[in-house]
Amino acid sequence: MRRILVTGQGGQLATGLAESLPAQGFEALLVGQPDFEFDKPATVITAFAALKPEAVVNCAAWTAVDAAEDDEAGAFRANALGPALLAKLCAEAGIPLIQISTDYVYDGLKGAPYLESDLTNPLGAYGRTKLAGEWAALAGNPMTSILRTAWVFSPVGKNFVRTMLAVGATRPELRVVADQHGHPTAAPDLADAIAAILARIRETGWQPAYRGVFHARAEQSTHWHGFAEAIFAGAARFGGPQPRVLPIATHEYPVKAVRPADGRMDGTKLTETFGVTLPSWQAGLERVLKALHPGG
Ligand SMILES: NC(=O)C1=CN([C@@H]2O[C@H](COP(=O)(O)OP(=O)(O)OC[C@H]3O[C@@H](n4cnc5c(N)ncnc54)[C@H](OP(=O)(O)O)[C@@H]3O)[C@@H](O)[C@H]2O)C=CC1
Ligand SMILES: Cc1cn([C@H]2C[C@H](O)[C@@H](COP(=O)(O)OP(=O)(O)O[C@H]3O[C@@H](C)C(=O)[C@@H](O)[C@H]3O)O2)c(=O)[nH]c1=O
Repeated sequence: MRRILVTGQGGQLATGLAESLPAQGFEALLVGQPDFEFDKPATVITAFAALKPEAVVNCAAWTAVDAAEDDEAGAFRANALGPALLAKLCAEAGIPLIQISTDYVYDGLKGAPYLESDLTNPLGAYGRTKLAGEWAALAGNPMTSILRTAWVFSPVGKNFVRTMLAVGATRPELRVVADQHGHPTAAPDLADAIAAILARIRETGWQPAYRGVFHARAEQSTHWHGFAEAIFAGAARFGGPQPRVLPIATHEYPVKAVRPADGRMDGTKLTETFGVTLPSWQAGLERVLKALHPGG
């Protein structure tokens, strides 16, 4: 197993995999829009046939959480019908599919870290369509691993770290919700973990235990306000902006989609099955801030 198809080229996670996969001896075959577009299934079928992958990591997704509320059909095409087609192609080729999913499949009401066996109950269109994508990927291909991750940030793309640094540079004071808990996960760390999972599959061959849902998120958790404070504390060393960050309640920051209040996820199953544990979110933040300030 050498040739890994990575969808969502240019996105946060695919960009990480472009570095992490070669480090484990894999060839990363990156595909992105418009050559590879879930809304145009023929492009997916053509790319798959041309590249002849030996495993697939599906990083392509509709990730605009609020916009999904206005176009759930569009989000469903990307987040559910896309994985369904990929799973069918993988099953026909007899190869593994790693489908990336989200903490937003949970309602956040458990009050303790979720286990993979806990019930899902998405609160919004994004979470609903991602959950449908999990089911489609599992139903369509016996060799499917679902990796639920959370609060992904990286040196590229749209994410909370880059938003905070940009907004913090223009405003003396920010208001950030302090009652939503989760695991900020650095895309480069998640990419390293996925490459290690694929290396394990290469080493052992596909095992029945690899099929199913796994939590793949950074160690430790925080709330968005805690994350924002850590971002500005870390950025201070690079001469970054230093706004005041006020903690607020969710209702004080009105947005279209409802987010889970507590999306913490237990990571034991991933560690026990694949021997993989992600670093803490604090270590991930350090890594991403350094990448944003090379030589700083
Ligand atoms: N970002 C986050 O905080 C989290 C993400 N996840 C999941 O992790 C995975 C990777 O996310 P991340 O790297 O952050 O995502 P990004 O938003 O950074 O990248 C998504 C990629 O998907 C592509 N894409 C969007 N719609 C389609 C489509 N219809 N057909 C083909 N490609 C499409 C985008 O292309 P283009 O740039 O052209 O639009 C982009 O390349 C996704 O499955 C996401 O749901 C899970 C938890 C948290
Ligand atoms: C920019 C900003 C956001 N917020 C709040 C809004 C929201 O409740 C929370 C997070 O905001 P964002 O919209 O950046 O994050 P959001 O798009 O909800 O992030 C999610 O993306 C999808 C793709 C996932 O899968 C999730 O795991 C999660 O990462 O912070 C503030 O309180 N103050 C601010 O200045």
